[in-house]
Amino acid sequence: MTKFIPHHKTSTTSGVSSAELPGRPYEECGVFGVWGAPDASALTALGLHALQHRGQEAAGIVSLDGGSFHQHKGLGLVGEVFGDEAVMSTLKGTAAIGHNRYATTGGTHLRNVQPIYADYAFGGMAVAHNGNLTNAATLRRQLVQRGCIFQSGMDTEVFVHLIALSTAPTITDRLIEAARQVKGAYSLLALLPDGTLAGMRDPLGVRPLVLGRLPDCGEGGWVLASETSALDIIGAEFIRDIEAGELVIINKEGIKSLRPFGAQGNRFCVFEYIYFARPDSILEGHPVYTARTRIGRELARESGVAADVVVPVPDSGVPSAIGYAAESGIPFELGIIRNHYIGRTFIEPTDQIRNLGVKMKHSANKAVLAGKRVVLIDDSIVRGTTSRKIVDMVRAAGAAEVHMRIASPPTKHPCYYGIDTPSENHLLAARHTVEEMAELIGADSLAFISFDGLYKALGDEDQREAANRYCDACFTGDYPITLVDRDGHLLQA
Ligand SMILES: O=P(O)(O)OC[C@H]1O[C@H](OP(=O)(O)OP(=O)(O)O)[C@H](O)[C@@H]1O
Ligand SMILES: NC(=O)CC[C@H](N)C(=O)O
Ligand code: SF4
Ligand SMILES: [Mg+2]
Repeated sequence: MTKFIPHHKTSTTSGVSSAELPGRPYEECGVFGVWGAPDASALTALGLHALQHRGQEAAGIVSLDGGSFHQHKGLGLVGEVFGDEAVMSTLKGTAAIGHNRYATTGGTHLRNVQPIYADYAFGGMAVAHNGNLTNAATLRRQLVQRGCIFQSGMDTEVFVHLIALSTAPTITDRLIEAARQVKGAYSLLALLPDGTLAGMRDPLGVRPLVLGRLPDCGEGGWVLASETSALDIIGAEFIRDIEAGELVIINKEGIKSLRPFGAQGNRFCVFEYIYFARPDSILEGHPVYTARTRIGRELARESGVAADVVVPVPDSGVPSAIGYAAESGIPFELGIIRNHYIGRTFIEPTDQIRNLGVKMKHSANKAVLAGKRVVLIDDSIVRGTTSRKIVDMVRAAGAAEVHMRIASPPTKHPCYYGIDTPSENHLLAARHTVEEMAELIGADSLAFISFDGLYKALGDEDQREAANRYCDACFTGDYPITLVDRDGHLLQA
């Protein structure tokens, strides 16, 4: 029987969770796992640090040392939760999984920090999930009726109960049985009592998951991570992407790949390329940086404007601004300076703090902007908070004209697959035309990349074919996975 040794951080939050507020923020989660390496939990903390951009609310690690699981989780950044050597020394073992959380289902409380650890018939088990299940509420109601007692508000916990209730003979079969019942997006890691590290991607591969290997670890050294940037930080070699619908099982017998769902196509999240992923990551064969600079080039070809300087809105507008400047021949300048001691704007839960956040984060570089015709490049407009403030700031710094160019199509629909975008009535593009948006943000002109331009930049000449290979529902409203909880009443009608 496995043992469980918790090392809980005692901090908790009171107050409302960001996920429970009306205009919710816009982030996701990172997962990292390592098998067969000394200092597995230290490697995991480093991997989570490289994935910090994917979620900044909470972090957790569960390690496995022979038959004992060890756990430490807390609210806050990786450095805050795992900065203490005494804590790290408790996380013993040669296998570990970790998670950076930005809530999509279940608020920001200590009880909602991942990985989730639970005991079931075969022993202990830990699960870490990036994504969001679209039938979690429906399944949860059924499970509660069957007597399940939920410990958290997270969709992810449904997985744990489905595994525990399964009567399948092996843990692998139980995982598959659970996966067949859930709908939605998941890149999931599980640490199992027989010493197995499992990694699974949903049948359409909406969220990323990559496989890597550390040198000098004999038969071990296997790494699973949301992005390749987490392999780079620990010196692991990138082996390949885990495929859509693939389940990998890593244990003493080596690595085994299963495809329990058959081939169902691939609908990778196109927003990973536009905004979420780190620019130094390579996902699904495309370097994120190259994708972004190419989008910038397409944007310049599609909606060029006479101007003196191209200015990125830091951080994620930078690579597309480099592409725009190169294609248009207009000089690239850092007209907005980013303060490095503040995180992503959306992390703050109230509109008031969000507004303050943008001011704290960006300031205008007058020397570059005064008297100039400026093209501002950002990756996306969600609520419009950032663009409104930035346009104002650039004008106040003396710019003669301010033109805004956006490296994504207008964001008109919420995401239900693991990105915490606001509901439609908070999305600027859902309620206004491009002309109205230009007026609202105070720009002289505003243009977004077209779908053709976006997919051309990703290497696909045929837009319709490309649209079948990516999820782009937040731009098109074409949701590739059924929204059971949202549309349940319609299905029953
Ligand atoms: O229209 P809004 O509601 O303001 O949201 C859009 C902005 O939010 C994101 O930036 P963020 O500051 O979160 O992170 P970044 O530093 O990675 O660009 C995105 O890059 C846009 O700049
Ligand atoms: N953003 C995510 O991937 C979140 C994972 C999971 N749905 C949670 O709420 O914790
Ligand atoms: S809806 Fe948008 S953010 Fe969500 S998975 Fe699809 S493309 Fe990505
Ligand atoms: Mg930004």
